[in-house]
Amino acid sequence: MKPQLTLGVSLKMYFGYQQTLEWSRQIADIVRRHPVIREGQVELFVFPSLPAIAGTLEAFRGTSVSVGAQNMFWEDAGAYTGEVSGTMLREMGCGYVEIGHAERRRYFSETDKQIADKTTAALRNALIPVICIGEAQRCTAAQAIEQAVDQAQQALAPAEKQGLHGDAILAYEPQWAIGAKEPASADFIGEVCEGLAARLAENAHGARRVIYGGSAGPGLLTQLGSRTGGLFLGRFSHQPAAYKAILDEAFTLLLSPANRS
Ligand SMILES: O=C(CO)COP(=O)(O)O
Repeated sequence: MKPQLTLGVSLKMYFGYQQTLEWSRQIADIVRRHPVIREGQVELFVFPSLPAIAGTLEAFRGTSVSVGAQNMFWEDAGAYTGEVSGTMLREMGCGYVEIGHAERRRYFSETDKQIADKTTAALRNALIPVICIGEAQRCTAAQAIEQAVDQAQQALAPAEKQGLHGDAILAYEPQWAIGAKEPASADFIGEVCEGLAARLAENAHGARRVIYGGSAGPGLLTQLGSRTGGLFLGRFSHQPAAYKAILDEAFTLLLSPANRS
């Protein structure tokens, strides 16, 4: 059965090496015991800093948590000092890779073209790209949908032209809600995620899951119900207890009659 809820975490550059491994072991423990896993309808992934990927893969071995990178390069090999290929990530056992986060656009001037090339490289290497999209300034839900559809299509079009039709996750992250005190309102998130999912389903070959990120934490999933495909978590997943609380909410949501019919 296809997952009905996706819960991803990016640790960004917050944790040290040992801290990442310790957090991963604690989360692995929580996941192993959690009843939501038996439902088999949650998709879980974690993006640590690059040097911690091997240890994080080890920590999550035997669990349903996939590990991936926060970024990758668009070529598979060559003279590209400091970069990391999708080929190596795949070889190591990664299943996912984050592409085009707003912080990479802001601090590293990543362009739409580079994001599209990275998306293509991810799909070429059988990695599920988690493509970050979302408006820079507050706007209406209708405007946010238009911008997000445009960004998603730009990222995916070259891959689709090459016949690379693998699954992709669209992480809708309004840039003004990243690193904020609280997320966007549940009404706004629900409207944009639903609108976006409907528009992306129109021409897609592969599955296109839409999840929300931007100061997401415990409580949000319950407010959103099935209006989002899941959450992309940042700071508010740092406490293992908060992560467990979100898994509890996912469990309740998946058992609700609306999801059972
Ligand atoms: O950018 C995010 C996830 O990649 C969200 O981060 P915060 O939840 O810390 O705002």
